[in-house]
Amino acid sequence: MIDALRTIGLDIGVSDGGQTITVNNPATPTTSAAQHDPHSLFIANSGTTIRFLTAALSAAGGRYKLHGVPRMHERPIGDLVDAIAPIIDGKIEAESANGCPPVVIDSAGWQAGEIQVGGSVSSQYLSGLMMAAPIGSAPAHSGPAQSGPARTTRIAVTGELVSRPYVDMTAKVIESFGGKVTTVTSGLAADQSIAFDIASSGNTDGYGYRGLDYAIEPDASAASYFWAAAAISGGSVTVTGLTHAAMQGDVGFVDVLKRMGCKVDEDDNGITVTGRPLRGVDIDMNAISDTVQTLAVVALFADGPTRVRGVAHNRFKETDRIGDLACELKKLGATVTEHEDGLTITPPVDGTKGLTGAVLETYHDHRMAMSLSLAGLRIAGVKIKNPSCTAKTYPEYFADLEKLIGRSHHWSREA
Ligand SMILES: O=C(O)C1=C[C@@H](OP(=O)(O)O)[C@@H](O)[C@H](O)C1
Ligand SMILES: C=C(OP(=O)(O)O)C(=O)O
Repeated sequence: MIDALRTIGLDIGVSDGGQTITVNNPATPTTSAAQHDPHSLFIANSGTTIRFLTAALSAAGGRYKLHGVPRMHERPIGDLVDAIAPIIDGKIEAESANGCPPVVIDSAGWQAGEIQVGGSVSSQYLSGLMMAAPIGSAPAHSGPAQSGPARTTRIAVTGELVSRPYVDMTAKVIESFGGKVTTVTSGLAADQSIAFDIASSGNTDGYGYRGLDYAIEPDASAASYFWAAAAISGGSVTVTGLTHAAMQGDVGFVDVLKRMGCKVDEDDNGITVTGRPLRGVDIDMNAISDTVQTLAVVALFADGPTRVRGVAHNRFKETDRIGDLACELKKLGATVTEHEDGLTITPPVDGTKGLTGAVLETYHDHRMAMSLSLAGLRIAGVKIKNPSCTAKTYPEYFADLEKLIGRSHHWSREA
């Protein structure tokens, strides 16, 4: 994301060892519909980046080609492109089969009008459009520091909306930066499940938002691995800085661990999970789908099967997080049944004794590496291939895990 934004001319400072990011709004527009060659933006395999930028850049105007690694070109973005096409002043296209990136944009901004977007594949399409709306509807969307009334943009979701907590988080962040979000649940067309009216406050520094100092919450999806470590090992782990008051839905992972038998204690500083004998659960994880892999590994150590539902969209992530996950869990000795919307993990009849070490593939997926490594807390001989793929969200993951188990950090070259 940072590289892409720098490519289009934004001044971005990174300090405090990556903990502070400063974004300076350019004094003059860096892009325009008149520019000759499109900006070529390499997005690797970050769905969040390509989806948020597709929306924002089409709203800001200019010419762009957003592309990535081969897997990125298999991750659907057609619902987002179809949502933008009717309102773009210009052209937007997804170039790969089945509406996948590269995405080519030639835009002079958005025209007024209601936007309709499908919500069943990813919430990132809706979040991207919501964040882009104040840009697309700013009095002069191609230039900063304009004043005057901004229009309100309605974005309606057709069909199911997955990963809902991320959308609520998007709405809160937009409001923090000066936008206004109104949730609409009545008076919608029959095929619409929800809508959001988005306006900029009018009192902004440019592009529909105002700048401010903003503290980002600790990463609840990353915290899930350490709470799971407690569940698997029978130990006790406190993650500080996260409570149920956080915006992130993934804090709800501790509630799943509680249902499985863990003790969960919360105070103002954080949440402590203490492992106890675990029982399998039947659980809908639509709202917290990034923690499915974590839960699947915990499920190996439970008494009875665990059925995960509501996450058909996990097949479109960094890798197929249902099929590829099932494949790796089977190598450890579990019986795994794939369903269209999730999976059932049945541990061996003789429990942990029936589990076995294995060399596990990670499919360039940080969450596959982080979650599968937890199996090694109870099973000897678990090896994780390409562990450095955790760099996507958590470069120090293995060092922190080793700190937790009291072992000094080293990379093994054998796997
Ligand atoms: O808005 C976001 O930052 C995200 C939304 C979710 O994606 P989906 O809506 O595609 O499930 C989540 O899984 C992803 O890791 C991050
Ligand atoms: C945000 C994630 O991935 P992506 O942006 O590629 O969907 C993730 O897995 O946490």
